Amino acid sequence: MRLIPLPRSTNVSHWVAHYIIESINQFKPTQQRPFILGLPTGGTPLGVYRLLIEAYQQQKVSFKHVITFNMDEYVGLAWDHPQSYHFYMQQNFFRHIDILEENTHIPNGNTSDLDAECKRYEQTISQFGGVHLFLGGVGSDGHIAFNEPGSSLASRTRIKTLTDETRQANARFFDDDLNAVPKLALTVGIGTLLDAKELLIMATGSNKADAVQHAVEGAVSHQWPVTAIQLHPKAIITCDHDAAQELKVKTLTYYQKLEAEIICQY
Ligand SMILES: N[C@@H]1[C@@H](O)[C@H](O)[C@@H](COP(=O)(O)O)O[C@@H]1O
Repeated sequence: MRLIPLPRSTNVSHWVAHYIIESINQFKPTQQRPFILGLPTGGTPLGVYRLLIEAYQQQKVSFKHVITFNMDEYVGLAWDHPQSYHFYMQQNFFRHIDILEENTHIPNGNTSDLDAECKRYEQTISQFGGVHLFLGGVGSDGHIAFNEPGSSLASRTRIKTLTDETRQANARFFDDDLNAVPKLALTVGIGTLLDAKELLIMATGSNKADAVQHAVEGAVSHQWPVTAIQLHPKAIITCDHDAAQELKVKTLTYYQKLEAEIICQY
């Protein structure tokens, strides 16, 4: 696993955006051979989406032959609800770029058969041959997508009950009204994420410091789902100074030396 510790969250956004653009451009996607990109929501990736939109406007990247799969969606929020992840993705990314609507995938949390929807989602990912690069954030309790502590490390797309901690953390998007935050979500599993050819996790802010410490220095445990990325053959965590503050100085120095070339550019 690579750890790329950068000074500020803006540096993290710039490096991640650059990495995505390079990955797409080097792949040279076509209609027959599209690039498959996994995407998160939340506050952390917003800067990345802004930079990707800018890069598209400057003709540095095109999403015409990119197919996206979002990590998760709340159950029971209408697609036009401002806090649904469908709405988030339209507002913050899709409507500003040249991606084709039929190439964007987000679990449907409004269907009557949620189990069938989860199976269909996994099948669709498989039909495209899997995800090339899955981008993710992390919760303060170490959850990835909506895989809360205790999630099976072999899990696939399914319904999850959200923990109080996650609902409280996300209440900021619902005018701080905890009752308005859905109790259930559909989420890709940890097994789904581990199947991606590359996994790139972003962590910024001091509330992510424990999660980063466990991910980098801790043992693999379902109590800290993000630690599962240690099992992935090509995973990267990039974090800012605040999110790195629980790491040992020795650990941080080790990765700073390994990634010195990138760190001095960002
Ligand atoms: N389901 C999302 C996760 O995918 C995201 O990583 C996490 C952290 O969000 P933020 O980036 O806002 O801290 O929040 C939510 O629970």
